[in-house]
Amino acid sequence: MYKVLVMDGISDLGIQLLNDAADVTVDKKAGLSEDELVAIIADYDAMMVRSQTKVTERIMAAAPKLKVVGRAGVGVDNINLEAATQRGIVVINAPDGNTIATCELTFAMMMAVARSIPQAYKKTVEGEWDRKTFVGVELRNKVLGILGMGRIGSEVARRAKVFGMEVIGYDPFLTEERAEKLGVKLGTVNEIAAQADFITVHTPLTNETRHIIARPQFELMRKGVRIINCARGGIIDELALVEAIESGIVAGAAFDVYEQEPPQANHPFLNNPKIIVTPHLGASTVEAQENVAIDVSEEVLHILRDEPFKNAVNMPPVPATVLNQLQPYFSLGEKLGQFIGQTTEGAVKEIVVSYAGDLADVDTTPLTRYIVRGILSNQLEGVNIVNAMHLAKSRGVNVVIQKSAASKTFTNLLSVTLKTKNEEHIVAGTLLSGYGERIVQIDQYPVDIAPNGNLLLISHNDKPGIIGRVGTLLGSNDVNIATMQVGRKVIGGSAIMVLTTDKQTPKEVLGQLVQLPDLTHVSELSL
Ligand SMILES: NC(=O)C1=CN([C@@H]2O[C@H](COP(=O)(O)OP(=O)(O)OC[C@H]3O[C@@H](n4cnc5c(N)ncnc54)[C@H](O)[C@@H]3O)[C@@H](O)[C@H]2O)C=CC1
Ligand SMILES: O=C(O)CCC(=O)C(=O)O
Repeated sequence: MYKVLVMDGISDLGIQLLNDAADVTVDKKAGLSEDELVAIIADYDAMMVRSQTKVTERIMAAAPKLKVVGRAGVGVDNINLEAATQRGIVVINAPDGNTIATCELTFAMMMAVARSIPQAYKKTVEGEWDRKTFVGVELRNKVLGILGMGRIGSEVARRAKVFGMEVIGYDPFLTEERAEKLGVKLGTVNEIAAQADFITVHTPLTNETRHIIARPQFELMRKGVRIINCARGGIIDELALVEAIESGIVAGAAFDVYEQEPPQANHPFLNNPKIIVTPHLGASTVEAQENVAIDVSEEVLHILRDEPFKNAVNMPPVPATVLNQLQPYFSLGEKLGQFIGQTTEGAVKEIVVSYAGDLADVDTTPLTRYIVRGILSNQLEGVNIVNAMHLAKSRGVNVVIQKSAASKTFTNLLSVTLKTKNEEHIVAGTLLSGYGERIVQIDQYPVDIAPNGNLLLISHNDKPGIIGRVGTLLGSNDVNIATMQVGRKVIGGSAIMVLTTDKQTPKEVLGQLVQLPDLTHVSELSL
């Protein structure tokens, strides 16, 4: 008999399937602390949660029987995926069931902030008949900027078009074809900041999206802009938003999610009359809760019964024979993917992976998954080696594998080429006996870099004095350079400089670097 622990008020209708299963018993609990969970979890084979319960490493360490953690929702940021993977616990989510609920909350928030509905309600029930204060704005003919055009962002765009809004979308995976189908204009974050009357975010919270809307973007905005966040706290810089409201740039904001949940009693949003707040209710509809609970219950049953399942968001075990041959390359492959993913801009159309030397005769399919995961993980939440290829395919990204028996210089060589509509970049790496992982080529430039930590990739014209200027600027901002590599093809032509630094370079300093004479491009990477 399998024991399933159901937390966080997951819908009864949704878990009917589990209740009806002859080989399962279900315990429903809510509001347990980590200590309380640690005390009881050893009995359970499966656990189902929403966003409230944090499934920590400590809980998993106390759960020798636990085979699966089911997240009745999209975001898995409350589950320690690394710990689950290490223990062979499958983590599954329900990515589709709450799309409409969250999209509709976003729209409700947009209309509420356009017409100050909560503020007007409050005054009216307090006995005031105030028809002057609450003059709102219409959505029709306004520009809506959407950051993150996945499931929810696309549904918001569809509805906005019906309301007569002009929509500008930003998403690294939004191709021109798909944007055209949705009737959405493509724009950068800063273009959206400068042009939109309403801005809504629908990305996961990643290193890329944390504070993607912050002070520099608020400074670009039109006076009277309204901001909505029904995705994840931290995508919009909360303090910068409050400042932008105080300075009169932002006319109003509506938030469902916060950098810390629940927000502290003295959180600046809670007593700001221009900010509407809800307690993470995006997925809280009867329909969504039923959908996600049914999806997760089905998957939990499949996993408990050793049947095929979909929607796993962490890594399954790789067969031992394959593992022995490929394991040394997994980390290098993923880092090459992350490198090229972080340095290439625009919607990816094709990934070409070339294996040469020792790798040519091996079944490299699992390794390709690590590379693709590295590329996609910069933009998508929950990418793992199970779903990386599927996600690439579903986003229209073609993955091409090439093999050649010999590598001119190295006994093994992995090359990854990323093609977008306008750009094509290549990075190649090898495992050097005694030296470990090295990046040996970036575009046309031969290099020799250990792919670890914080990297700055700088394209520049090959002229005297540039290295000094870069070093001085970083040094004067307390960014210590650990290693430096320069690469060029011809004297005086275009060149690259790759620096590893002891800490991340602050965004302002990156801005100053780009302004230095003869620097053509600067990217910061974290590997
Ligand atoms: N408030 C709530 O209760 C709920 C919140 N959510 C959150 O909403 C967010 C979106 O959910 P879905 O649309 O289902 O996910 P999705 O995975 O379908 O879409 C996310 C999109 O963000 C894009 N993206 C990633 N990095 C980006 C970047 N740097 N700039 C611009 N776009 C970027 C991805 O390419 C992807 O298309 C997730 O964070 C999810 O956890 C989802 C459901 C309920
Ligand atoms: O389960 C919930 O209510 C939160 C939903 C959510 O944030 C998600 O699905 O990412």
